[in-house]
Amino acid sequence: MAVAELTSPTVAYTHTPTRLHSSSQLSLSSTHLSFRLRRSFRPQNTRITCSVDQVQAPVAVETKKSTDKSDCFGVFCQTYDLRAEEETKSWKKLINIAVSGAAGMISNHLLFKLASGEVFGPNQPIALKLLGSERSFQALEGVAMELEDSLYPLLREVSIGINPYEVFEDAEWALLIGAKPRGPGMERADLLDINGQIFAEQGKALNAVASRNVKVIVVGNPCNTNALICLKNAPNIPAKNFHALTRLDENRAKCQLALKAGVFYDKVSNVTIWGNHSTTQVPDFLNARINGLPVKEVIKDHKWLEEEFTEMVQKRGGLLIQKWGRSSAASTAVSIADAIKSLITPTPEGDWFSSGVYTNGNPYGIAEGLVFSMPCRSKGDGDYELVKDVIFDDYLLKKITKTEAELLAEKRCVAHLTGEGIAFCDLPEDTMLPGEM
Ligand SMILES: NC(=O)c1ccc[n+]([C@@H]2O[C@H](COP(=O)([O-])OP(=O)(O)OC[C@H]3O[C@@H](n4cnc5c(N)ncnc54)[C@H](O)[C@@H]3O)[C@@H](O)[C@H]2O)c1
Repeated sequence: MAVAELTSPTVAYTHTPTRLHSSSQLSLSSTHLSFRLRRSFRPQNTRITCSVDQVQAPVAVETKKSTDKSDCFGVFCQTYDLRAEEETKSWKKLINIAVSGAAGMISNHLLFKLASGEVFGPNQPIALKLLGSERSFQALEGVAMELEDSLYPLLREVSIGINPYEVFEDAEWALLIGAKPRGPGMERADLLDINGQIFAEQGKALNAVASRNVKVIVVGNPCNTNALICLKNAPNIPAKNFHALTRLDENRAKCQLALKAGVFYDKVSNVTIWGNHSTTQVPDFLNARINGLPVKEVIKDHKWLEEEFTEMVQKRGGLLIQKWGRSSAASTAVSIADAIKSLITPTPEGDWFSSGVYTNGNPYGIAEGLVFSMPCRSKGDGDYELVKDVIFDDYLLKKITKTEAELLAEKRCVAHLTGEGIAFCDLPEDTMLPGEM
């Protein structure tokens, strides 16, 4: 597709001959802050120099055309020198965050949370690297313009593109949201294949150009198997770094337990979602706690827990689509923010969070080689460990076995994308969240 060739309506451009590297974006001295705001899929780069007492208008010395589809956008191409305010002295080193499906509904909420400092903290400058599809490229420009207009101090760079090999360069976080929706009459197996190919390609791109310790959160559905495909195509990145988002399901489960118990939801802890982000998912009320007590001691209506609660959480996404006419976007963005915060802040003593992670070496006897939602704890360093002190009963084991069987079937169905031979699709039933097209 043709690259959009925009000229800034507000600034003139000074060509900077070399592509700026993220590590060179931010430099602090005792009295001055020097940083470069990048942005252009557009051909020109811009440099502005200013200080607290003096601001110079940018002067154009050169403009050139480019075919680069991932480059800095608008005001984010500008280079400033300005006197640092006291608080910026405490700023950390810039981090690169790649977001795919950046022109979609979920991203429309998430990007602004990221840019505001709500997720990574008020002292953490970020660069947003936005990946779209060919079809969504113009919308992506619109997203970048809105970010531009939001004047977020911590948002140092925005670049947009449609080539994951460019957009994922040096990414330290990759939030993989973009996926193809399920078309009318499309079999689930077809969706697994179509989206699986996207995640195979993105896994290869991460493997080639991302930070060796990039943390990847896969949101695009079917997210567990997409995450599996992605990690299998990125052998140079630790498999442990890949997550499938089940935090929304955990949040939904907490909400329902709080409602039933008549408590505020901050009193609900230790909620695990086991397995697949589908209607076979298992919200675990056996290990969950309310006010520090086992849920079954607080909610005596065990029939409700086994039947209504479980199904309500499993089908919450479908009900929301019926009401809202589209799938959850704002609460999904909140849950992505929660998932990130759970990895970069120490987990509160005794608690845990759910994430779809690689099963190899799991202590629960779940089949190896799957991406399966399990209880995790983090020291806040981006890594996690699986929680060992959980209990099982027959009800929970039976449910876990069902969701495990589904993920094993999905895995067989995408064997051609994971390097494990010829695919064979025998999916037990269609268990995508109802209404999730
Ligand atoms: N795991 C969860 O808890 C959860 C919750 C809700 C939605 N989802 C899933 O998240 C995904 C996105 O949802 P949405 O509401 O934002 O959808 P959306 O349709 O609004 O946005 C998706 C965007 O991705 C883009 N896209 C498609 N293929 C792409 C590719 N190869 N590379 C980059 N971008 C691409 C599309 O052009 C579109 O702009 C869906 O698969 C949805 O089912 C997951």
